[in-house]
Amino acid sequence: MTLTNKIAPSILSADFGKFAEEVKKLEASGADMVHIDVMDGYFVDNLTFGAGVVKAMRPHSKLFFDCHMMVENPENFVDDFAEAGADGMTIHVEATKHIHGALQAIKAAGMKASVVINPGTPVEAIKPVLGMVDMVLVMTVNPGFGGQKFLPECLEKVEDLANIREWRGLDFEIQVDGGIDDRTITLAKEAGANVFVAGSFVYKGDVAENIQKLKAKL
Ligand SMILES: O=C(CO)[C@@H](O)[C@H](O)COP(=O)(O)O
Repeated sequence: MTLTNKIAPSILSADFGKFAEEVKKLEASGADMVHIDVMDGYFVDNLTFGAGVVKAMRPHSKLFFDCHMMVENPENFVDDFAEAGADGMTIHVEATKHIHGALQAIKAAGMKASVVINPGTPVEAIKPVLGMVDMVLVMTVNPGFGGQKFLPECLEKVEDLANIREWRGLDFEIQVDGGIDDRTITLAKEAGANVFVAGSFVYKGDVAENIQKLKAKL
């Protein structure tokens, strides 16, 4: 099985006053998807935006809108995000009592359904749903804020997931998020990840140049 490597810039580090321009710029700069960090101030200690902002960005880009839901009870937002034009929803196993049902609801709404684990959560917590997800996101920082230091200890989970995928003949993608730059991307790739979220590295300086610097490592 060959999975395509993808760079997913996180708009958490973009200018919140110019999202329309920012998503256009990402498309022109060679990004493979837009990573959209949705935070509710409860699941994480930060508050960003909801489906209304996704809807406002939608006409400005054809890129895959990859919504990382850092919210309690993400199942409550499935219809709103589908209607807003989200392409995928990634939900935290730590944020819902009903991970299987919530993933089913995302698929039923026509979106890609993915699951994410925090640095303190073991792979065991998501084993029962690995057969139904499009992607697994392994957080390489604790969620809530951009600009944090990469946690290399999370890479063992990336390796374990890649091995489980092979043994079980599954085809989910493996995404990493947090502290990804032109050095750590290589570590994550070697561990088995193929989708790389990067916020502060992409937005520090020239966006197109920084995306190309990451792509050059893949
Ligand atoms: O989900 C999150 C933070 O919770 C991330 O998507 C960050 O936005 C990534 O930012 P950097 O670590 O690349 O600055």
